[in-house]
Amino acid sequence: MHSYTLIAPAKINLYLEIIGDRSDNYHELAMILQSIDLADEIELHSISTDTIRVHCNHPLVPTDRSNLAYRAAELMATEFPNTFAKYGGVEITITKRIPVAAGLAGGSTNAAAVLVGINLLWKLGLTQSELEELGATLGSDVPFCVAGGTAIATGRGEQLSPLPSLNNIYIVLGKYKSLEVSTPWAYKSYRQEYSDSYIRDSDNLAIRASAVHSGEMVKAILHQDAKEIAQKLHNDLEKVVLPAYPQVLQLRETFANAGVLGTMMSGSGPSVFALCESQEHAEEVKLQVKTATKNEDLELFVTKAIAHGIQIVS
Ligand SMILES: C[C@](O)(CO)[C@H](O)COP(=O)(O)OP(=O)(O)OC[C@H]1O[C@@H](n2ccc(N)nc2=O)[C@H](O)[C@@H]1O
Ligand SMILES: Nc1ncnc2c1ncn2[C@@H]1O[C@H](COP(=O)(O)OP(=O)(O)OP(=O)(O)O)[C@@H](O)[C@H]1O
Repeated sequence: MHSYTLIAPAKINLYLEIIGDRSDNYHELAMILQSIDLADEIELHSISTDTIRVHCNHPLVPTDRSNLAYRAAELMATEFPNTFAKYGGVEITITKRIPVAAGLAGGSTNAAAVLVGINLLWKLGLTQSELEELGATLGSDVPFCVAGGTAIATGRGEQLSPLPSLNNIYIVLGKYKSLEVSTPWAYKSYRQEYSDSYIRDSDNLAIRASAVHSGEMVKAILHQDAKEIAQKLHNDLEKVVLPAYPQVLQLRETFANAGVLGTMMSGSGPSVFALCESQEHAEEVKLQVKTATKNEDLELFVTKAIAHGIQIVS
């Protein structure tokens, strides 16, 4: 095959706890990540010139080297120079449906799709864990985007332990189109304000402390209980993003007033998601929030938890 089409799902953070500082300037995290059925489509074509080309239908997404999908292809070309020379270049076409700079891992899932797709295109035969390892060099969320489903993520977010898949969890997601939050800014602000609470004694202590809290979310997931999951939602980055972005706080309150099971910002924001009892309930909440906010800038999606990461369509 000289071309592949892949589906690249977004993620939400059901749980995000910042445990402490790391010597590499990242933060030590305890997270629970969940793939959702809001997804981009990625087409990969082999081309005869030894170049990487990116096209995207979204005006805010760069098509040069700063695109994470471009960097994923470049990484494969550098890691496997002989194969790159044999197969020629690659053309990547991204159809964006995931809101950009939203805390939904849009760029990361595109990069993950390119790794999975090039592995097939160039018949490299890499395993999922080898692809995850390559992905970690591109960004902390990329390994999870390769694996997908429901998982605990520790370290800087790249160390994954799969959890049982969540079924029938319906979600409404809201994002103001004109609002973007920078992930480095969010972590830097957190460090400035909260580094006193960082656990520095030892890795063991850090892991034990986080296990207590994230463990309650793991239990809720094992029970497949949407209400219990909703009660255990947690995101430390809300502490810095909500005060700086009052619109995000307001959206969270609008969801809460619409009678959802629970609501939380995803990742570094500004997306806010809400867990609902059923698809019908999620549709009702979407309509209620749309009516209450009357804001054309607000995009609302009804989505659901899914059990997979990158999928090959053809
Ligand atoms: C907010 C989340 O999306 C939650 O899943 C992730 O933690 C961020 O994942 P990502 O966008 O893939 O992040 P990266 O590209 O690896 O890092 C972007 C920046 O975020 C900060 N960062 C990220 C991950 C981490 N564990 N600690 C950090 O401090 C660093 O300043 C880094 O320079
Ligand atoms: N393939 C891509 N898709 C979207 N944005 C990209 C891509 N490549 C690079 N970018 C740039 O990365 C920035 C962050 O976009 P992205 O949608 O990945 O954020 P995010 O969902 O907040 O990521 P994360 O949740 O992993 O922190 C954007 O401002 C955009 O310019």
